[in-house]
Amino acid sequence: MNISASNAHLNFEPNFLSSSQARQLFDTLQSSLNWRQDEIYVYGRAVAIPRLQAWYGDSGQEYQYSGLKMTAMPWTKELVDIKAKIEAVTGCQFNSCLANLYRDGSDTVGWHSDDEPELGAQPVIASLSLGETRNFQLKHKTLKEKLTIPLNSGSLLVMAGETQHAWQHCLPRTKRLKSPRINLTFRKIIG
Ligand SMILES: O=C(O)CCC(=O)C(=O)O
Ligand SMILES: [Fe+2]
Repeated sequence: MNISASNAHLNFEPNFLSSSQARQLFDTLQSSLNWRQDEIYVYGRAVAIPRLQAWYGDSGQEYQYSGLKMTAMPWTKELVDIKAKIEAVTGCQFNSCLANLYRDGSDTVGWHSDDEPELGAQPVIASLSLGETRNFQLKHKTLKEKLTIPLNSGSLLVMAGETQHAWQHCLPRTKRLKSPRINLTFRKIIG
């Protein structure tokens, strides 16, 4: 299903995985990925980011994030399998995956665009959600458009075209939620 918005290409498949497939993949990834608590430097002080992360990809892939350099860990079998499935429906090839673990509703990601130069001008980002449903918010950088997409377990959101150029997105804090959510964002690093 396409979601219409100015200067964006958004496609959302709420039932990309069945709920039992999604639950099984959640359990496997939660226990098997190499989750780490990263820190960023804010005014020279180390601050723990409000989620756990793990970075996987083809060998040698490096990724910069708020001054943090991450080297990709080698693909696991589960990640290779789900990547192939996502590549089949999107017709795109991905060489890396940033995994996020939101331990409960207090974990978040703030407003940003995935517009690092190494992703190219019009990156395709495929985002798979597992576990607790969290609201994904998008806001246009210059128009007054806003969108909220509830990302349920097993859903796939693909952002392409101008989306990262024209929009920012975030995952707001929802304190009352006590269950974890895993998000996999498949990306293609160029060059
Ligand atoms: O968890 C999400 O749905 C979004 C994650 C995200 O925006 C990112 O990792 O760049
Ligand atoms: Fe993002």
